[in-house]
Amino acid sequence: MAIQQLSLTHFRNIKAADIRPAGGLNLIHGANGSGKTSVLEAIWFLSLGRSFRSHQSQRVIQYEQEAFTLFARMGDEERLGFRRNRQGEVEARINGERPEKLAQLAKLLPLQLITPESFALLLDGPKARREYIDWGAFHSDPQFHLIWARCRRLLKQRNQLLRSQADDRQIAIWDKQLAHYSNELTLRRRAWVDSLNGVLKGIIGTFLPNVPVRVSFSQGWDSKTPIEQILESQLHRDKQLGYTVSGPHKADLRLRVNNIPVQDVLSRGQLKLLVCALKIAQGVLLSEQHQKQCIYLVDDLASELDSEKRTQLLSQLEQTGSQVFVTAIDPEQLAMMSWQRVFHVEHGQVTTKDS
Ligand SMILES: Nc1ncnc2c1ncn2[C@@H]1O[C@H](COP(=O)(O)OP(=O)(O)OP(=O)(O)O)[C@@H](O)[C@H]1O
Repeated sequence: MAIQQLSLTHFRNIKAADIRPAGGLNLIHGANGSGKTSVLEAIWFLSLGRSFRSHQSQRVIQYEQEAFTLFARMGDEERLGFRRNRQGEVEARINGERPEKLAQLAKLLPLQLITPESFALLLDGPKARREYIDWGAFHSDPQFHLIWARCRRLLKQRNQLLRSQADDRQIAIWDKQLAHYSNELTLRRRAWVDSLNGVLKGIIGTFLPNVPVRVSFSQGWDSKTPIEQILESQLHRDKQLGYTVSGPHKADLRLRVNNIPVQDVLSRGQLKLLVCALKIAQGVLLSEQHQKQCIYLVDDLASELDSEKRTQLLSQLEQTGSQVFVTAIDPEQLAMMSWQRVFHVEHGQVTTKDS
């Protein structure tokens, strides 16, 4: 579902803005510090109740103001509202009603975010890639969250027992359950990565032709050995360390070219395209499996990419049929696309331009 109206009040340097985005490609341009990213950040806030730039949510409230307010109208009927004040009090609304959980906002407004920092998905440790897999599996499998949460709790309990040097027999009782949920979780993660690979291959082929990127799932322990055996054989070492070394909490998505990790061989531009391919594939899979469209937020699309690659990326985004918000300093760099709607931001003032 697309955002048809978006209002921001006292959000970063935007005192008040009310925009009507198009259902397809939207361009937001303006000088450095004008407030372009803040518009994307506001959409992110409305879905997830937090920023993608700062852990301190009060930082987004406009200086000298008490609170910020966001509102979005989606499709014909859904209305989402979000307000947060300096004391951290949050008010969320879905069609005028308080949602039971903030996660309901995220379900209505699934987003894919691509920023210059998204490289972290490939450059940092496995945590971000594990979260990437889990986001996909969570949206595609109704059982996933429950199994994921059980596994997490059991691991936490095991680690506590390890630290307190509990009796081996007591730990073995927990290990039985942990092994069961680890296998269930792994099965689901693997199934999701398998479906992802089908979609991803085509997109990578367009963005990076002749670069043989191989994407594989690593479950977090030696795949030839049952997890029960791993937990048992590593118990002594785990006790010494005070935590569980191997298990589903170490799962990863491995991306390699000629068996070398992508971060060691690809250029910055190629890495950016690979991150974009991963995000787009996740969105495409969601719409194929659940007829749910993600909204794509792309901050500073032009950076690191040459003109041909910019065109390819925008065409691929357009082909998803989803709503897309792209920010750019210089709209000329993206003039090859026919934008459905163009917004100009200057000192926090957002105006709609004729496209
Ligand atoms: N809490 C706040 N209150 C008022 N202004 C703020 C607040 N936090 C940040 N700002 C200002 O708001 C602006 C936010 O800009 P934003 O990051 O959205 O710009 P941008 O157009 O994306 O810039 P760039 O092209 O450099 O990335 C900056 O000028 C920043 O100094």
